[in-house]
Amino acid sequence: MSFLANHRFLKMNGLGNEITVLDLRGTPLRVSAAEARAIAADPRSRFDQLMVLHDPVTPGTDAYMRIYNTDGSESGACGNGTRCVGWAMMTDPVMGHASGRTLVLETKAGLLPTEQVSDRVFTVDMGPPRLAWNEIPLSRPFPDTRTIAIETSLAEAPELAGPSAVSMGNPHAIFWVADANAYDLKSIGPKFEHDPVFPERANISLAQVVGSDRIILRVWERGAGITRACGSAACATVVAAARKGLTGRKAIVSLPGGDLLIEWREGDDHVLMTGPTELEHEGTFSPALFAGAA
Ligand SMILES: N[C@H](CCC[C@H](N)C(=O)O)C(=O)O
Repeated sequence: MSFLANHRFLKMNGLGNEITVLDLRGTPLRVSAAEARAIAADPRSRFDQLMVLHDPVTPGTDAYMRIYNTDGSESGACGNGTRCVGWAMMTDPVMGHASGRTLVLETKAGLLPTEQVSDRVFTVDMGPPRLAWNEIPLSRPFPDTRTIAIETSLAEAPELAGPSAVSMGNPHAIFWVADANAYDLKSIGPKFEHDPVFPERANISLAQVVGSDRIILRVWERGAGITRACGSAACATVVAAARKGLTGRKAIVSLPGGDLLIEWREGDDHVLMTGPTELEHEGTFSPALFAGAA
C-alpha cells in the first residue's frame, strides 16, 4: 500500500489556480510521478500543481518544496502554490508550525521568502528572473531574449511569432497580442509548449498590454494545460514587458481567476508577487487511489 494512503491533504487555490498541499516533513518519502497523477485524477484532490513539503535543506529556510504538474512532471516554481503553502504553514492547525508572518521556502530553483500581508494575502519574493538563453533554457543561443525565434508557425495565427522568453525558475514564453481572448489557447498552447526551441518545454502566455501598469494574461501551462491563473507567468510577463518598454516595473496582471500585483524591484532585481489564497477543503487520500501507482 502506498505511504500516501489515508495521508492528509489541503485543497486550496490561488486565484483559481488549483493547488493541493501535502506535508511530508519529518519523513524521507517522496511522491512519484505516477502517485502525483493519481492524486490529480481524484476530483477531491485534483490540482494544477501539487505542492509537497519536505524538511528544509538550506540552513535558515523553513521547508523544501517539490512542485508537481498534473502530468506528474516537476517544476522549479509555482507562484500561486507558494502563497498557498505560506498560508498552510502559518495557519493550518496541522501544518502550521511557523511563527511570525514570514517564511523562507526553497525549491530546486532557489529560495522564496514569503510574507503574510493580511489574512489570506501573501507576497512571495520570486527571486531574480533568469534572462540568458541557456538559463531559460533555450536550445540555441539568442543574444537578446526579449524576442526569440521559434519554429512553430500557425496558419490560423501567423502573428504569433517572436515571443519573449524568461525563466522564473521555470521556463516561460510570452506572446504579445492585441486581444488575449481572441485565440483558442487550448489548441495553440500545446504546439508552442513543445516547440524545439524549448528543450524543457515552456509555459505559454498570451499577454495584452492595456496600460503602462496593467496587462491581461491567459496562460497555457507546461504539464497542466489552461489554468485560471499562473503566478510565475505573471512575473515573467511583467519582466518581459518592462524590458521591452511596454510597461513600467510594477503592474497589475489580470488573469481569468483575478488580479496579481507584480513588482520587479530595482536594485536587487527580485520579482515580488502579491495575491490571495483560498482554502477549499481538507481530506485524506483514499488507499484505492494508488492501486497501480508506484
Ligand atoms: N501555476 C504556477 C506555475 C506552474 C508551473 C508549471 N506549469 C511548470 O513550469 O511546469 C504558478 O502559479 O506559477
